[in-house]
Amino acid sequence: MTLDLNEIRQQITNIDRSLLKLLSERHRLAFDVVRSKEVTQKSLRDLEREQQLLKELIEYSESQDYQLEAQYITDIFQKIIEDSVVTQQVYLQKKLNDQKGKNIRIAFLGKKGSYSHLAACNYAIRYQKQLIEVSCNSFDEVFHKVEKEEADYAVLPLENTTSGAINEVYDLLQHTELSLVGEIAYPIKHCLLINGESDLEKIDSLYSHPQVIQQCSQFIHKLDSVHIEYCESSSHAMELVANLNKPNIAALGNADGGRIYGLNVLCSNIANQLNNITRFIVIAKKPAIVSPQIHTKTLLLMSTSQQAGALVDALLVFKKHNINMLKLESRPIYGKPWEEMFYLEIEANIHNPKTEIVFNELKEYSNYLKILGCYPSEIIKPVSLDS
Ligand SMILES: O=C(O)C(=O)C[C@]1(C(=O)O)C=C[C@@H](O)C=C1
Repeated sequence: MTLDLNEIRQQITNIDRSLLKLLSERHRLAFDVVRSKEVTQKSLRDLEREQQLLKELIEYSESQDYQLEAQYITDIFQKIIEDSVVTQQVYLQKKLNDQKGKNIRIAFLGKKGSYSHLAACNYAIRYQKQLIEVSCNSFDEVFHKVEKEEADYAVLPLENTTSGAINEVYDLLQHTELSLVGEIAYPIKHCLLINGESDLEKIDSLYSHPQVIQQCSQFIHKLDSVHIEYCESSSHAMELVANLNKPNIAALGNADGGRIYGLNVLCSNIANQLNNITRFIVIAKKPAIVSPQIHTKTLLLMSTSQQAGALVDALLVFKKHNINMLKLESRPIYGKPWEEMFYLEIEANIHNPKTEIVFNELKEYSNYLKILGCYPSEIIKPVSLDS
């Protein structure tokens, strides 16, 4: 006898609601955990506990014959643990830094629906704030809004897993007095968006931001000779396409943004890489204080002398002090042909006295050294079960 699909779906809905209730209870426990850790000053992350928890859950599931794959259990609980860690981090950071009240003004590139806008919304939600949107036409303007105190924060893309570094933002960081205070990893899901009905064969013009065009290059190559129209942002592109209202013109952007402009999705997941993620940075006028209990990153700006091995000597300071370097980028220095400015992202908290010793040593090997900011790592790396 086959069961009625509607009845099965009702059972699924009921189970999903019970799961949600349990997830909410677990989420609330994160606040108890962090309050207890405030007293003991323990690190928020305890990798041994996470490993033990995952191993025990897999063993328990096997002993009960639940028929759930170990990888499935691991994936789900890593996501749950990530929520717990982020909840605890936000709790501590709000206590240390929050002076801005319920509303925060965030400057970002583009209009409503741009990826920067979506990342800004994400940041505001994470910190339980009401977002006041400060929409800008260029990265330069985004920086200026915070410098002129017309915005409390700016959210800017720094790198993407497909197209790499956003050089313009790196260059602007060279000349700013603002500080990096946070980061957000936002999944970028590009779609081909059209007005009303159309099909792919009819599309001969694509509108979007150069970064988006680059990230979808393989999809675009497969189309027959399309004209590319570069726009200030993907949201400008979506708005233009909505106003032009022609069956041969499409925008590349995200589905949520498209909805704002009344556009329909013709093709989804069109980025060269399925795992297309942009790391956004959050900048503010005042540096952030980061709790020593949080996994922290620091971004440094450094130039070295033009002598052989100068950069290697500087980097050896990190090795000597067992500081992990996460990223090394270089950009030209304006007015000094062939000289490079280095951007170093390290796992360190500038409020730790040990870090000060490291920076003092680093100064011996550099011509110029500046701290661009110290911020909680909001990219929570899942614990490995193999170690
Ligand atoms: O048990 C803790 O110390 C927690 O913070 C909770 C929890 C979890 O969600 O299970 C989260 C982070 C830690 O790395 C370990 C476990």
